[in-house]
Amino acid sequence: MVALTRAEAAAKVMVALDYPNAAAAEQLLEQINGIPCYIKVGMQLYYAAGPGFVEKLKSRGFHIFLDLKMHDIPNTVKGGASSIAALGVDMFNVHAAGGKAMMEAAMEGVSLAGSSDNRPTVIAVTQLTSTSQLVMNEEIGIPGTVEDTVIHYARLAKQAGLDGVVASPSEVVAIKAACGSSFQTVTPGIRPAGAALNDQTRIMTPGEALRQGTDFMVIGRPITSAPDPRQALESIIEELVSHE
Ligand SMILES: O=c1ccn([C@@H]2O[C@H](COP(=O)(O)O)[C@@H](O)[C@H]2O)c(=O)[nH]1
Repeated sequence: MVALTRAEAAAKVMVALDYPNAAAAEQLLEQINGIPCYIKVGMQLYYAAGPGFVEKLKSRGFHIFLDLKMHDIPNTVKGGASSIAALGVDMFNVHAAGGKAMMEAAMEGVSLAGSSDNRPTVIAVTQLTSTSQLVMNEEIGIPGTVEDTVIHYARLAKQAGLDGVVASPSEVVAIKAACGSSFQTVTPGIRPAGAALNDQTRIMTPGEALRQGTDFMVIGRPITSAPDPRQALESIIEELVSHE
C-alpha cells in the first residue's frame, strides 16, 4: 500500500458535525482549525442552522458533504437536488432504496442547477452502517446478506449515473469489484480500537478501512465526544499515515 502524507490522510477524513446549533459546530471547528479534513453536515445541524450556515462554511474554504439522505418521489428529489447543488456543496446523498428513477431525477436536478464541470459528487446510501444482518432480514424484511443488498444498491446507483455510495468499510472491496475502482466509497462505521460502538454495527478501525481501499471515512463521535477532539483527530490521521 502506498504511504499517505499527513495532508492526504486528513483529506480522507470527513468529520461529522452532529450538533444542535451553529455555535456548537463552530466550537469544534475552532478546535480542529488548520487540519485539512472534509466536513460533514447532517440533518441535525442543517435543520437547525440552515442553508446559510452551509454557504458560510463553503465561503471559508471547507469541503462539505451535505448528508441529508433524500428519499422521496423522483420529482421532489429532483427539486431538492437542484436546491442542494445551488448551495455549492462538494457532495450530497440520496437513499438508493428510492430506486433508479429517483436517483436519475437527483442527477437531473443537479444539472438544472448549473454546469457539469463543477457539480457536486452525488452518492447513494446503501444499507445504514447501524443496520445489522439480523435487523435487515428480520425487521426490515430484506432477505439475503447485507453485502448482497449493498452491491445491488451500488450497481443501481452506478446505472443511474451516481458517483458512488455510502456503505460500511467492510463492503468496499466488493463494491469496487462490482462497480469499478473509480466508483467512490464513503464509509461511516469507523471506530478506532477501543472506542465505543454507540449505535454502529458494521464497523472497522481507520487503518482497516484504509486497507480496504475506502475513499473517505466519516467519523463523528470518536472525535466530537472525545475529551480532546483535536488530539482524537490527530491520532486517527497518524493511524492512517503509519498504516501498512
Ligand atoms: O450508513 C450511514 C450513513 C450515514 N452515517 C452518518 O455518519 C456519521 C457517523 O457518526 P459516528 O458518530 O461516527 O457514528 C453520522 O453523522 C451518521 O448520520 C452513518 O453513520 N451511517
